Amino acid sequence: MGLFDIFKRRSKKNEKKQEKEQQQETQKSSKRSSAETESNKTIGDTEKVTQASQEDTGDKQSQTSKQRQVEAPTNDSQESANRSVSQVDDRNSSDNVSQASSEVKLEIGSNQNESTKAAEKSQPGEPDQLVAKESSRDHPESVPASQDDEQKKTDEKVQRTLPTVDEAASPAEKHRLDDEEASSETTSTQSYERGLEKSRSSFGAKLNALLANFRHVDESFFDDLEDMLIESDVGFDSAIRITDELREEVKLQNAKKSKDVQNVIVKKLIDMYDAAGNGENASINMAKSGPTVILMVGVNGVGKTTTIGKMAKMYKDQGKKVVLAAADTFRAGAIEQLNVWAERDGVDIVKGKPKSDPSSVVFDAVKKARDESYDILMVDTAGRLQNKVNLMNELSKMKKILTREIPEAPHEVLLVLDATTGQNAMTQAKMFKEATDVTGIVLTKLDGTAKGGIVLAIRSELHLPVKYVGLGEKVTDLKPFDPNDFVYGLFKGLISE
Ligand SMILES: Nc1nc2c(ncn2[C@@H]2O[C@H](COP(=O)(O)OP(=O)(O)OP(=O)(O)O)[C@@H](O)[C@H]2O)c(=O)[nH]1
Repeated sequence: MGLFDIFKRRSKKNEKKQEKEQQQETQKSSKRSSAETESNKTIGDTEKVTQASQEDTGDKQSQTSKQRQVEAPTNDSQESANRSVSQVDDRNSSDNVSQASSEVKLEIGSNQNESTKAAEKSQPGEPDQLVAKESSRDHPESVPASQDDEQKKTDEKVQRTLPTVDEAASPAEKHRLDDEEASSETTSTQSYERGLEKSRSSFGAKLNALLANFRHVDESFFDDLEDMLIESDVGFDSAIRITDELREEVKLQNAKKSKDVQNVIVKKLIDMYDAAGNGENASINMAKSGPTVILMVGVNGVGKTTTIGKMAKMYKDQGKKVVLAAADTFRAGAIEQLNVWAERDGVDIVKGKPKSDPSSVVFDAVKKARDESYDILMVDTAGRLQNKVNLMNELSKMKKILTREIPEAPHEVLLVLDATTGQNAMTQAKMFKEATDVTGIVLTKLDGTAKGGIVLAIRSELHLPVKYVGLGEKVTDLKPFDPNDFVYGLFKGLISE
């Protein structure tokens, strides 16, 4: 049986397993919820976002979106315009840690063009999306003169994909969206295939070009292969390791023909993806009893809020009782955005006033989750923290509050990374890992990059499990990470049938 058949079989098996698990979950939850008489209702700040403010936001967004198109530089000039984003000095802090950490840099820009394109691409299944821009959110180069200035700046430039509140709140519209989503639903394997199309065709084209040019498998062949792997974002260390191992393998198998060499390369990469995940727990750590608390962290714009919306829908569909905490109080738009997702998903939300202490929102939310027997609490946090010390303080304050109310909480701290930012995502991951106990990664926008190799870099260099991947903007495009489907999606055309 060829590699292709093995993959097909394994993918089918996985799908059946997932379906079965989902059915069991749904049965469990529906039994429990029928015993509960309490109905889900939205608490906290119940005031609705007004039509006027929406129009205002919409106008601003479409204006800035248009502006972006006019301003959009060419790839080259954009690349040169891409800047490393420095986290600025925490001038108020006098201790050494603070000084050292003030040098921490978050580089988000280098592949910004890919990211921007992916986010701007309007999805046919989501007609209710407004797209605008937020160029500054990934470039917090200086401490804002005041929070108001920063608020204004980011809100004006926000690049957001929002279903509008009214649309999401209207039952008819909600059903229409649901139908659209359901009808566009695909199997996990298909989603991976579709979501990894860019990576696959780019990697395949590069490999084909490399193989077409080679006469002998010599040192220069392996040098070119190493460069190709680095370009695909598998990480520098991984690229060297893979090339070293391939050298041995090609020799061992006495591969001389181009097809044989290709098979050895693909097989080796598949083995490495498998090995990188050994002992990895890719599933969500669910509470044995009481609410499971999931803290979402990550810099702004990576897709935290969207991921929460998608995950909440998934849990809701499993029959779980879900509440969201809008603890990104820094930007008013973030609260609205999460509120829209809550309404659209039909789950509850706890929110505070803009600029209020995020920890107080966390406190209200965890208390509610515990007292009212919720299954899942998902906490959205701000990504706009100036340096590692601030980040550490903010996150540890939230965690302390959570733990006081629910000793095992948070059950997961999921770091959301934008795959289109390539190696800068690795830099962010390292910083967050130092700032808090990250338990897993959600890798978003894989559909928007040709550099799907980042998954290998994360797994083999950071030793963090990738738990979910974002393969598109639709609510059903967030999938539990499946190494098998991933590798299949990445190498499909290269696996001999
Ligand atoms: N193509 C694609 N776009 C995505 C994916 N996940 C998120 N996005 C888009 O990325 C953009 C930013 O997502 P947000 O959820 O607002 O990001 P955030 O991290 O919450 O940002 P802040 O609220 O500023 O901290 C939106 O336009 C999303 O639709 C994905 O998997 N694929």
